[in-house]
Amino acid sequence: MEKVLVAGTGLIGTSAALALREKDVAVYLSDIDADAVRLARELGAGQEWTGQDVDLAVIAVPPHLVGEVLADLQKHRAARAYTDVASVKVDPIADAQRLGCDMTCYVPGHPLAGRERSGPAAARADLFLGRPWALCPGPDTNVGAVRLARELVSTCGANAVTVGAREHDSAVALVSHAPHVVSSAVAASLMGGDDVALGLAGQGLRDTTRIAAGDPLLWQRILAGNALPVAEVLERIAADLAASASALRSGDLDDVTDLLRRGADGHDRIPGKHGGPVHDYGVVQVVLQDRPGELARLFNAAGLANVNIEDVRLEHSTGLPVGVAEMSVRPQDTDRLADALRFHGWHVPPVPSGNAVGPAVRGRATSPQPS
Ligand SMILES: NC(=O)C1=CN([C@@H]2O[C@H](COP(=O)(O)OP(=O)(O)OC[C@H]3O[C@@H](n4cnc5c(N)ncnc54)[C@H](O)[C@@H]3O)[C@@H](O)[C@H]2O)C=CC1
Ligand SMILES: O=C(O)C(=O)Cc1ccc(O)cc1
Repeated sequence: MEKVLVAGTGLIGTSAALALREKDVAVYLSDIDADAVRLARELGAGQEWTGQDVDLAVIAVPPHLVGEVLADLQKHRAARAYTDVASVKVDPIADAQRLGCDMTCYVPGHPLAGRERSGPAAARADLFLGRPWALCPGPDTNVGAVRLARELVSTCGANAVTVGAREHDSAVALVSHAPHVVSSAVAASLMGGDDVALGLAGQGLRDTTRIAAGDPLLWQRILAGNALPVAEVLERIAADLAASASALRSGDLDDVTDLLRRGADGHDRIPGKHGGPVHDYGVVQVVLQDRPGELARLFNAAGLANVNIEDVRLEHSTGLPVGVAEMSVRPQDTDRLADALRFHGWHVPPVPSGNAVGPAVRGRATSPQPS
């Protein structure tokens, strides 16, 4: 794969282009918005496409436009193979078929990585590192096209997952699209909160609502393209919420307790760092002063103690001069790390023995999210 065209130089297209440029692939850029191409070019994502032939064209436009962009590029015989990155797959494939596209050289795709910001300015070359990237070749797709799509995925540092289009859409309804709506519902409820309430917001609220900041128009297109699978998941979640509200009103908390238990179990099923299985790490908590260099000192102290930090999470309340860093480490390293940090003067709450499974400190390593 020597030459790639990225059609649609927004967040995802420009991120892919930057990753390809890092590996010295020649990248050409096009977008209906000339400013988006200019900015992507200035970021080093490639040069403007003026009709050059390429090996692979990556279509990175909103889902409802994939079919027409594919048809247009194929009309100009722009590439040997084509892929897209849209968050839904069944509808764009149907659009492409309806528009008479050549399906043999089209490999529908979807990187499971993104951000809550749009446009080339938000792009990052490392956006896809270690993330799954779904590929949905059909029965007629030729092997050369699949090989090029897989090369794109690996060059971006992601892991290709081959899956049928319908199965993909049901899966992402569960793990991405319904969660987005739920996040939006929680965030929307904050519109009724006063400044006192919002001033008490903690990290949990930020975690729960981060994705709600995504572009509403793009998400409307994504949800419209996966309406029934998303509706099914939302109905199940709504039933759980309704049962919890009734239980709270009646004072019989069994249903709430059941939901909380199932929630903890469901959370445990989310794969951990690098997409691998969830590990039970020990967690060491440290109270940190909010001042420059504090995290660097902390990591340095862990390094001197020869402890590898598998994951780190910062809890910080608005306006407070201190925060808490939670470091996930191998269970056998927790005591050594805690002792070393205390030696260097940090306040480290006691780490209960066997903390890899203790409820208060049980650690689950999750991939750090792009911020
Ligand atoms: N935002 C996210 O986190 C993720 C988005 N995706 C998918 O990636 C695709 C792109 O999304 P983003 O990069 O976030 O959106 P974006 O809004 O940042 O970029 C989309 C770009 O497509 C351009 N565009 C629109 N119509 C076009 C056309 N006819 N020809 C050429 N360019 C055109 C727009 O001008 C814009 O620059 C969508 O299909 C989305 O479902 C996939 C994974 C994550
Ligand atoms: O921001 C995140 O954590 C995401 O999960 C973003 C995301 C948004 C849309 C997709 O189709 C895939 C990934």
